[in-house]
Amino acid sequence: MADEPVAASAPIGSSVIPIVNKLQDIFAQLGSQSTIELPQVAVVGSQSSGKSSVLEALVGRDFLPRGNDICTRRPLVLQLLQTTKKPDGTGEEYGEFLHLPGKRFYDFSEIRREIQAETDREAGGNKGVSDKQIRLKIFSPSVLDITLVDLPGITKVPVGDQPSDIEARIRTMIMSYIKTPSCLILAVTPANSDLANSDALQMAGIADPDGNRTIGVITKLDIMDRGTDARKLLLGEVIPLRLGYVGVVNRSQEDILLNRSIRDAIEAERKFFDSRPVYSTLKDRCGVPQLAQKLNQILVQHIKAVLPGLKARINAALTSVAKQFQNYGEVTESKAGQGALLLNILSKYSEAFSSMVEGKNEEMSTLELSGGARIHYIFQSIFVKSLEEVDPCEDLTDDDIRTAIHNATGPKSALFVPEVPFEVLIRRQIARLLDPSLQCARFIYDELIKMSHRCMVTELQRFPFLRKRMDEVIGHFLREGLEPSENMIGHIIEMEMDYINTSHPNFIGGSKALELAVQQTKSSRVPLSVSRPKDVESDKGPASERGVKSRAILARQVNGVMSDQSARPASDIEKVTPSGMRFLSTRRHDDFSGNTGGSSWGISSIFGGSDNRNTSLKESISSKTQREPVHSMEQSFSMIHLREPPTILRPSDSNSETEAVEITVTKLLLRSYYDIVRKNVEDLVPKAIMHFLVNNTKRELHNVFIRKLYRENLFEEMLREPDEIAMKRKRTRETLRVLQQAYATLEELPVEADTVERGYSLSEPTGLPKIQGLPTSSLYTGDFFAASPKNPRSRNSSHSGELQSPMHYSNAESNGNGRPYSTGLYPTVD
Ligand SMILES: Nc1nc2c(ncn2[C@@H]2O[C@H](COP(=O)(O)OP(=O)(O)OP(=O)(O)O)[C@@H](O)[C@H]2O)c(=O)[nH]1
Repeated sequence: MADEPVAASAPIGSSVIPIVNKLQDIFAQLGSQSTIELPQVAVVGSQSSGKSSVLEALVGRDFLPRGNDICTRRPLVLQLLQTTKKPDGTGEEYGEFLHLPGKRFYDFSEIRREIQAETDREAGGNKGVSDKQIRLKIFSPSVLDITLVDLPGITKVPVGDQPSDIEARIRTMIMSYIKTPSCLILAVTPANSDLANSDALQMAGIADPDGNRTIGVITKLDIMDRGTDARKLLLGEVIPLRLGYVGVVNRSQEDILLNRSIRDAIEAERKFFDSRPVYSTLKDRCGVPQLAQKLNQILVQHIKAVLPGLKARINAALTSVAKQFQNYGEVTESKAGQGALLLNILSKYSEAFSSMVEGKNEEMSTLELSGGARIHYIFQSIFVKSLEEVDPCEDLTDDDIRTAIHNATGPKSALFVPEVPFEVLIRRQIARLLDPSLQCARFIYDELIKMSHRCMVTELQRFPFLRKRMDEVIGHFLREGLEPSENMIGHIIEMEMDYINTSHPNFIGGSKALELAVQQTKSSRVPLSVSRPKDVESDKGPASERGVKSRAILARQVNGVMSDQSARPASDIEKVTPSGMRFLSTRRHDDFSGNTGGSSWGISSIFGGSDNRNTSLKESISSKTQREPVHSMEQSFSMIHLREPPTILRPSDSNSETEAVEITVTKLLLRSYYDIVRKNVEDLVPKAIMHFLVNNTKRELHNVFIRKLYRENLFEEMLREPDEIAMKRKRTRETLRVLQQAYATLEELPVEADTVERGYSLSEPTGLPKIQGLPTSSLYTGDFFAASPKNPRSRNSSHSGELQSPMHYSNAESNGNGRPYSTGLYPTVD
């Protein structure tokens, strides 16, 4: 590089660089790509007012096309990007254009030539203006990451290829940049022109009416008319400006021609102000270094504004990393330490498991059911609900019941006793409850296994061997717990099947069932009498007779009083159940009936004498056969052949009312009793599962763990960490350390920033003279860009015209006599 180092001049933001660097480090430590977005700085003003010169002086590099006949004709967006220094403290400095990607310009005068050439390429060689940006990046170890924009100057009279509306076009272009609320405006006005006619101030007034982000820059103080000075301008007495003015002396055209360096120019500027007594009391607002300082203060304010958010982010990261680190724990070498650690893990695991089952888990989900709630769901919404939906007669047709009744009576004729078929059928239905009950236990077992996997997932990450062993132990233990639950469920169902308690208070009972059945049968048979008149006719007499008779006997049964004692000894004929329900004996009581074909007592007799009829018929046939012997074969008729009984026999079709009632009674009894059993099962199965499986696990898990795993010879193996965990612990420890460091740095930053604001020390390494005399930080206590006319703090605090907005600086507009100015006011300049 031909030029002197950047640091030798007055690079913008140089004093802020250390703070920003620290912040960038913090961002990097947080693993975040984002950086602090500093406000953009744009220079606006009339043509040849000295904008490029101001920008160059601020950057400390000689690279912009300047001169009376060389104009900025395209916006130049200049991105300063900090590069890392080499170990010797130096670093490459180069420029790169967006339109020439990959081409590095190490010679800054070449950069200037490329800007000119690129301007000509787009805007033509004859004064043409274009709003198409030229984007240039300057990489240097000594710059702040900030974007500066050099804008074309405002012109009034079109020249060369400029269109007639050139002024309007340029104004629109400028406005598009400076209206952005985060853009700092350097409103450049030459001292040798009338400030009231300043295009820069007029446009800035429109873009920033509150004056929170506009700094007035008065150039060319060296070429003012003899006898005049810029005191009043700088003091804001001509046009007040909230952030005030800075007067500068840039290189003249002659200096440019003589290739005067920026360092020399800064020195010359200092001498200029030193030699002018009129500016001796205004040192804080004279010179490029003061302008840089003013900008630094604004940047510091911006940085201060982002600090709380950054702190909060670091804090959050710290908390989570600290927790992570805690989970990795410390490495324990001693047996005693390992024992204590293992014991602690086993106890915590057992507690966590219990908490999960009981629903006391801290990390309880609000999105789905978990832990014990899932167990409850399985019991109530799956198991109980499924049982409730089962109809015990669902897969039992009337034929099935009739067959069962026939089978129950054996070779004898069917007496009406639905008790036996009822018992057979109800047992069948009860047996059906076994499978869902066992399935329910399985489901709960699966749930417990799932819960065990979810316990202490993060804590046990570092001990995969222990985790595996624990999973094995709990898996085995749960399987062991499943067995007694399943046995118990088996017993519950067996108990229910073994003893059909017809005395259960909730059981409908035979008499009630019979009564209901008769009613139902009667009402359902009415249409049949129309459709099957023949059947009805054949059954008519006995059926109605039976009906009456059955009702009569039923009434007698219900009342428990026998109206026909003489015909039927109560003790033998009736079996009185403990519930008071009477069932009629299925046995014939020949002793009392007097003869086998006569009156046979039993429920069948209630329903009429078909059996009796059949019996007497059969008997009369047989007696007749005995009384009348066969005289000869000739006399006999040809032999009557019986048809072969088919392999599968079904009860012959019958539509007798007896059977209909029998079937209905059976169904009623089935439903009623099934309900009782179902309720028992719904109640007892979950109890069995909870007792043998769930609660037993809660109670015993810890003991089982200790028994199986707490063995000194196993400590080493179980607490062995995979290498990966050791590495992660190391990394987490490092991250934690870095974050703690970052947090501490952040704590100190505001103090450091205050130092920068006061203009002390940090500018020293740049080789610039110490900037003294700026008031203290008490003036910069608000939020960045927060000042507005609505902000009482910014309005009311007007000591010496200096406002307490962060963008209101010590040398903000004041009349020098402590007289406050009205704030943010711009004259309307036509
Ligand atoms: N004597 C003196 N000359 C200056 C000062 N500032 C700028 N100049 C000269 O004024 C001329 C214009 O300066 P530039 O920096 O190109 O002005 P500009 O506003 O960027 O011009 P445009 O881009 O054309 O609008 C140059 O010849 C500078 O040397 C100053 O403070 N004192």
